[in-house]
Amino acid sequence: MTAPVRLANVRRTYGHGAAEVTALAGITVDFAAGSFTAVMGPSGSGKSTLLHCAAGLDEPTSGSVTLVGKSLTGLGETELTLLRRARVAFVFQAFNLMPALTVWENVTLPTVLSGRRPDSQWVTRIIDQVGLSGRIRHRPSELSGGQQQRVAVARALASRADVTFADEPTGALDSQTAIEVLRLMREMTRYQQTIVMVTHDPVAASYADEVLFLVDGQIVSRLTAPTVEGVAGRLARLGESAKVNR
Ligand SMILES: Nc1ncnc2c1ncn2[C@@H]1O[C@H](COP(=O)(O)OP(=O)(O)OP(=O)(O)O)[C@@H](O)[C@H]1O
Repeated sequence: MTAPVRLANVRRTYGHGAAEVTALAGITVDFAAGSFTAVMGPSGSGKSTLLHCAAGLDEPTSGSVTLVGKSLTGLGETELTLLRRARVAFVFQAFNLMPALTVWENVTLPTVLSGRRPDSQWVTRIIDQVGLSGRIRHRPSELSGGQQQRVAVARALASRADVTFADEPTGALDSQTAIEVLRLMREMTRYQQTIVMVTHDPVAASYADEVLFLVDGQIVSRLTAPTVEGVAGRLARLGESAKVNR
C-alpha cells in the first residue's frame, strides 16, 4: 500500500542570492498509514516547513510530495483545497476556529463541509475526552487559549481524516489535558489515521511510534519506540552538534 504522505527529495529555499535560506535540504520520507510520527529538531531546523510542504500549504522549490495518493506538483488551489478538506486535518498554533460557531459546530465543521454526516456519538466522546463537554454551546471567544486549542484538537480527531498534521498540538495545554490529547491521537492510529506532529516536547514525542530529528533541513536521525529519556538525550546531542556546525 502506498504511504499516505510521501516526500521525495524535497528542497525548500526562501529568498535569493546571498539572502537565500535553505529550510529543507532534500528530504525523502514516507509516513505509513496508521503511523504516528513526531518531528523534532532545534529552532529553525525546518520542522514547520516540512509540515507545510507535506500538507500542500507550501510548495517545495524542488522534489515532490504525494498526499493520499495524489501528487501535489502542479495541483491548482481549488483541487488542493478539496483534497485537504476531504482527507486532511490540521492542529496548528493558530487554532483557526470560526468565531461565530459553537464548540460543537466548530468540531463538526470539516465533516459537514466534506459532505458527510457527523457521527454524534464519536463527536460527543471526543469532546468529553478533551474536557469540553460543559462547553458545547460556547463560542471560541468565551474560551481560554488552552480550551480553544482543545477544540482544534477535537475538530481534527472528529473529522477522521486520513492524515492529521499537528504543530505543537499540546503546547498550550496543562499536562493532564496534554496526555488525554496524546492518548486520543494514539487511538486514531488504530483506525489507520496517519499523524505527523511537530513538537519540542519529549513527553509528547514519546507517544509517537517514531521520532524524526531534523538539523539544517535534513533528517539526521530517527528513533523508533521512543521514550522520554531517549528523546531528550538524542535532542541534547543534536543541539550540541548543531552549535558546533555553525
Ligand atoms: N517565509 C519565510 N521566509 C524566509 N525564511 C523562512 C520563511 N519560513 C521559514 N524560513 C526560514 O527557514 C528555516 C526553517 O524554518 P522553520 O520555521 O521550518 O523551522 P522550525 O524548525 O519549524 O523552527 P521553530 O522550532 O523555531 O518553529 C529558518 O531558517 C527560517 O528562518
